[in-house]
Amino acid sequence: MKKDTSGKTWKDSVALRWVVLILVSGLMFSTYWFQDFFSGLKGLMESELGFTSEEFGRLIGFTTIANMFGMIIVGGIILDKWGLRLAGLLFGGLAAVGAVIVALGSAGFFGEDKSVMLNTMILGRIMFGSGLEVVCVVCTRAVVKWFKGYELALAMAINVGFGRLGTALGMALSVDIGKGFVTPAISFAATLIGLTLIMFLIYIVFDIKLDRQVKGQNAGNNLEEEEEEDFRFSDLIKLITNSSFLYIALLCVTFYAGVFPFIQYAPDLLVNKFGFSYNLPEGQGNFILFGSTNFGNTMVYVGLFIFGLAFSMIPSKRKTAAGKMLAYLVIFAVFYAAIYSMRDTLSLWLQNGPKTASLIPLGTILFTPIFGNYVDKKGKAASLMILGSFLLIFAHISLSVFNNVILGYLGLVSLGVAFSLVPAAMWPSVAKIVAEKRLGTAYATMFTLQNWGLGLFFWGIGAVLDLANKQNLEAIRAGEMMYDYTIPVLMLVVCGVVSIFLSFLLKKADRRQKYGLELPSGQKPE
Ligand SMILES: NCCCC[C@H](N)C(=O)NCC(=O)O
Repeated sequence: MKKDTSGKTWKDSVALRWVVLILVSGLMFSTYWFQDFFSGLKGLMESELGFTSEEFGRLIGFTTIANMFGMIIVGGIILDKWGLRLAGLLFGGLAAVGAVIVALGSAGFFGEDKSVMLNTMILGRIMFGSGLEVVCVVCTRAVVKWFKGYELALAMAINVGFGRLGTALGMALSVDIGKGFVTPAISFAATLIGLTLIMFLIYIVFDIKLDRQVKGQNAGNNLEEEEEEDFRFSDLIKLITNSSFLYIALLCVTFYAGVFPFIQYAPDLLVNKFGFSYNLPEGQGNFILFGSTNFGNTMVYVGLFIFGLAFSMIPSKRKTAAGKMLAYLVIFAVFYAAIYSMRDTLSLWLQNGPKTASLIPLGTILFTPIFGNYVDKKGKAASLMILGSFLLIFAHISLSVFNNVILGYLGLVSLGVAFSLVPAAMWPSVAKIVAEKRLGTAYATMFTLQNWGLGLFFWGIGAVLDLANKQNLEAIRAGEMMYDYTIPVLMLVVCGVVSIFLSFLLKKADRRQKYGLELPSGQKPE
């Protein structure tokens, strides 16, 4: 093979870096989709498969079980030893096989008895869950490998954005994809993981090439290869005895326990409490997927919007003030026209439980980078975590205690803002508290603890829902009554209260330990 003597590697090419980002983010998209798409199918699982709310909760709760008992740490060790290519294939493959087992289980392939179906689906979800979190770590490592020294923060935000898009589309579209049945929706979600695994295989070709180029460069310059730090248990001990880390790790448990599990039940809550629908009226509202007279218009708007956005991103030095103004006007006008022309569809969507609930993860794609930018420029990370926890409390109170649909919408919006605010402030703060060489261990530890909170509440909300409605379960199944969600959602207020307490402790500990969480990025306390 001809030797490259230019001194450049593939990661020095902007185009190749972004191709890599898309290839890697595919797995984020599909695994987040598979993690969260059941939320749109809860009603169908009850009517078609006969699952109770507790069984639904058990099914999603068991996804976290292997991670609670150290799978993320094992995955991290394998990632360190075998590298990200093999680790990605192994854990992506595990997630894919698990997803296929869930689909087969739901189709009655292993037996048509309800308990056989439930248990085989649980087995599949356990396998899927064992792959899911390590896949996230592998994808993040790959993004760091290609973007360090370039647009790293933006690339990381886009990578998580793909995950959130997977969550949103999985929630919003699974009922339509299943066309009234659970198995087709699960098979579709499992196929997505398979397809994105093929994207990862293509990524591996790029990764091998980059490694060869870097090796060649290092040999040419007589440089040692950069050694990555392996996982060490002594690092773990150092981390959990650091009070700032302990508070932020516990905050990660309580905050996410108040958000991710809620999202799994949000469509069902909207249907039962506020009278939203699970299905759109026949043939209406699905213009994006299935084409209608609106489809052409939408594409024109999307095209113009991207044009305006791309123009506004050209560095300001290269364009005049009038040009800039024009670009913003184009974006605003297109946005307005798009919303106006889709008003009928949008009003149908806003009466549909899964589609309305999917706006929560969708909104975070836009708001997390905006808040991230604020944290970078102005700091105030610990204070923003306090604000996010407060919004979480407001959201859960307005969605549980009151029966007012406007308050319900306000609750969803404040949950969306909190879900953007806290991650935007939390993850960069971990990088300030923990030395770079221990970051891998820090994230693995936080995700492991986080999975305990998730598992408990994924299952707990369903179990408490059945318990709180014990007297009426027959009537609810017969479609004569609706679930009362007050107690299961009110329970989540506790997560918000503990989160506020922990964020105050974090702010206080930061004043003592001087990590500069309240300062802009790059600024150190005196
Ligand atoms: N439903 C996605 C599960 C992955 C969760 C992951 N441990 C995490 O917390 N990622 C950060 C985030 O804000 O999504």
